[in-house]
Amino acid sequence: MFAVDPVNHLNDEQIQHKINQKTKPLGALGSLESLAKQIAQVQLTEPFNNRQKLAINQPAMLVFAGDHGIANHGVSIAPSAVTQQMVNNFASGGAAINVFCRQMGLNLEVIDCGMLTPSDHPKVTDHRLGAGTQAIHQKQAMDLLAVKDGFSFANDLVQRHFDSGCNLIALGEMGIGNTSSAAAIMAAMLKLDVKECVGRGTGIDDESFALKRELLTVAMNLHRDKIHDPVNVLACLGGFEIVQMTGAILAASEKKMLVVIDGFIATAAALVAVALHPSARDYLIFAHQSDEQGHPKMLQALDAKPLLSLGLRLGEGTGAALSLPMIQAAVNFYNDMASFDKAGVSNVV
Ligand SMILES: Cc1cc2ncn([C@H]3O[C@H](COP(=O)(O)O)[C@@H](O)[C@H]3O)c2cc1C
Ligand SMILES: O=C(O)c1cccnc1
Repeated sequence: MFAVDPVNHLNDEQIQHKINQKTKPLGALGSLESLAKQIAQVQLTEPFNNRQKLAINQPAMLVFAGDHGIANHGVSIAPSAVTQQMVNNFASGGAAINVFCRQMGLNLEVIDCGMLTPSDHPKVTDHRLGAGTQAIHQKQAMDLLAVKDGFSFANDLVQRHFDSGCNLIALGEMGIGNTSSAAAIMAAMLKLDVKECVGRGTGIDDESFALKRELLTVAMNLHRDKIHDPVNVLACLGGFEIVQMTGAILAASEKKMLVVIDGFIATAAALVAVALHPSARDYLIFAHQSDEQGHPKMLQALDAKPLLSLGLRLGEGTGAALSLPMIQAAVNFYNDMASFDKAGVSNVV
């Protein structure tokens, strides 16, 4: 359903040259240099023009919410009701993600992808695929039609932001139990033992952690014969919010928008999206390394070096929001920093 083209590499040499000619020792802006190069590859679609500026326009934080059947079985510190309660908190502006979005100038949209009880808040977008998924250690989370519908919802959402001039989306999520789903997706996509993928999520104790490992082992065995392609991985193990995050990544990549990936759950969606369309990787910016146990391995599999490492383990898109000033800094130094030539500084390159 998506047609994702890789970025154009025709300008690579000129982009690198422009970065190298800035008044600094070669490579001295570290990860910001590779980020600027990536953004230039995405945005400079015409033959190279030294005066063409990079830009972040109308950046949007899309927070996808959904409930998980497995959350009823003792794998989180919180009950599923907290998903909707937090969504109401997002809608009235009181959560961490609201605070950071206000600070960073990000437009926040919250999407109900299928909470147990629908959000009745007028500000929440209704993209419901059901009333929570089935518990993945007992049944398939959803049918294949739900995955298809989820991709289509995500496509409409991204199209709307694109049409209003947005060229960067950041992905966040809310869904009690979704670190279980994300760990199972990671295990299926990377063909790892799920025990290497599972972490403590919201901060469960040893007993709940042992149970989480056990239930996820049951889930992997239950779906073993079906989870050989990314769409079936989503249907068997996914959450409704993870499906729509995957769709949003693909829809945005198709439109050559940048996509900022938050923590463990958003990265699980990225694993699936990149498996479906490898070129989508070109558009992804990995915001931070989460404290969730499996995250470094997931990032490694995507050859991703996250911008920040703050020990966050919250989700909601908080890490992605916090990375926005770094992304803007990469754009600004590319656009505005003087070259050796222009500044009259002896070229050290
Ligand atoms: C009050 C509260 C606010 C949150 N905001 C994000 N999450 C995070 O925790 C959940 C995943 O962890 P687990 O799999 O352990 O349930 C997701 O909803 C995630 O976004 C929260 C969790 C809680 C309790
Ligand atoms: O890394 C994340 O996104 C994360 C970790 C723990 C709980 N919720 C989200």
